[in-house]
Amino acid sequence: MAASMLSVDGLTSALQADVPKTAAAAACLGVLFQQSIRTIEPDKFMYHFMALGLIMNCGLIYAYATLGGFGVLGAIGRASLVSTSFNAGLVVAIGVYRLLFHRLRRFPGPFGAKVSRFYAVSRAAKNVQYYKEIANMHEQYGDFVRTGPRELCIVRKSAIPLIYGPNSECLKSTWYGQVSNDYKKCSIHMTRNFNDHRKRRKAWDKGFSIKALSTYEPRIKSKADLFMSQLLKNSGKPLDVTDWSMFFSFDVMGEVGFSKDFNNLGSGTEHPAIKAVHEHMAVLGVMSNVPWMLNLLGSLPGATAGYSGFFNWCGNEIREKQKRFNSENYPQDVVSWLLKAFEEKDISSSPSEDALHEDSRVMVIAGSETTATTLANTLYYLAKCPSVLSKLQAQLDEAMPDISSWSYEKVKTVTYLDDVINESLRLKPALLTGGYRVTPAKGLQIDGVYIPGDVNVFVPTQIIQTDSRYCEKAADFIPERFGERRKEMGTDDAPFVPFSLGAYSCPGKNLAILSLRIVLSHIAMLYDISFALGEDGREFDEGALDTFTTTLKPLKLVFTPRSKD
Ligand code: HEM
Repeated sequence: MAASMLSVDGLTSALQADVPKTAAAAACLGVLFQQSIRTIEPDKFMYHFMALGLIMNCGLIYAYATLGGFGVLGAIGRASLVSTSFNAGLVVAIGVYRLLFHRLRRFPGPFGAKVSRFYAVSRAAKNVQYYKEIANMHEQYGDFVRTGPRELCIVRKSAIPLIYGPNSECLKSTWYGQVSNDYKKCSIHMTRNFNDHRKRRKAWDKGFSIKALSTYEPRIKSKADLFMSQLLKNSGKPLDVTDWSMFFSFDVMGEVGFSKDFNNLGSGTEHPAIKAVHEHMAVLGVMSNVPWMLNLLGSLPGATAGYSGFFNWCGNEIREKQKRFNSENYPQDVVSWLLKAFEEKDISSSPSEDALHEDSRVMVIAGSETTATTLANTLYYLAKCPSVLSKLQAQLDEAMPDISSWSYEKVKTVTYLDDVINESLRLKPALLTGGYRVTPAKGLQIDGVYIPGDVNVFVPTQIIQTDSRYCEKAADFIPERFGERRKEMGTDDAPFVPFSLGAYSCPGKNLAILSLRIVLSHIAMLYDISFALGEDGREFDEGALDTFTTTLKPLKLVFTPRSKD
């Protein structure tokens, strides 16, 4: 019987079956297909599925036209019937499986989220404020929310070390597949290959070593000086600190990353290559909820045209550097450290030229967006809380009576500055939602709740850092909680992970802190800060967009030179 089905006669009669039989058989095949791909990670095989679909459709049209005896239009019609029925069977089977049989079926969450990742896209697309959507879901469904068919959002302090800590067995999740599934084409941030990541981190860590940072310090100081001269020129006038924070941190990143000048501060405008990146952040923020789709879109010709200026800029800089590379010289910027590993074929090298270019782009985006956001947020709080600014100014004045006595060594002694930065990072972390991980095959036990293996998990950074169960006066800006009130406010036991933890934590943390200390100490020593006329900071406070890194709304502040008498 089976043999006759596989014979030409069998195939011919199958092709000539009536419409209901054909549709039913195709739908059954869809169900079978769902069963057969159930245990793999389908995100990795989207190209294969699409190619297979195309080949099958062409094959069907050909078979219907030749063996089935249909005309061209009839053959196309029959092939469409088969593929529609197949897809219907597949979709229904996926839905039923995800709702009733999936290993996460017992976890609460919105119906749509259980069935499809596109639910997260639709919620993220509402206002590009997915962090608020997550907060709403957490309020409605509790601490363990099924935010995707295979994803859990967990708002428990004890989940942090298990998911992100140095001993965690969790790896980077499907979220990181949005550029490529081939680690040889990915940046360090997007590689999901544990060993590749571990090796590459060594080259990055050299670029952020204490010795390397000491070579960056005077160059960051000179950017801060340029910033101060612009503040002086514009003193008393409203300035958009969202823009100016970005100008500062992009210039720092050009300098420290490439030894190049973006000249945002000098010109008071955004470098065109960077502007294009910003214009596309919202799309990325929304679509990253379906990483495989971003991956597919990225490979369409023209789809990344908006980024081409930025890609070309980074690519040209790398090629220039490659031409001038001299292994005798001590690398002067982070990309030179990566290039050194690459040229010397070190084990820590980016695994291909593509990956090296991806790394250089990550350097600029990851390094500057985050620092800019933290700078603007801190300035917002200093304008909103004049008593904090006065206290900071008093402590800086005590350490350095005037700006000519400024030194980074002295700034480091003013720990209240760090408390102010930390409190900003607690209330408004630069990555509002944070990174996504996948559980090991054996699963995880969190506060007695078993999380099955191979499940995407995350602890939303802002929500956990402002959770009143763990944090006293959680919504208030109280820098002293990181200083003299640390014990009283239980800070050591409260979650605080703006740079994440463990193997995938931020390698640029010390550079970020260095830049923030330098620029904020200058601003606080030289200026009083207030909201501009008509500005109350509410839109800035409420309107931040979750674009993995944060996209801030404008904030108009006035910087008035201090009179110390
Ligand atoms: C206030 C500033 C910063 C904050 C809050 C911050 C935060 C973070 C966080 C939370 C991650 C983990 C992301 C994930 O799990 O997917 C991360 C990763 C990373 N950050 Fe930062 N970052 C900051 C500044 C910087 C700077 C200045 C650089 C340097 C250029 C940098 C480079 C990177 C890189 C390359 C990664 C990927 C690391 C890896 O996957 O191993 N960051 N950052």
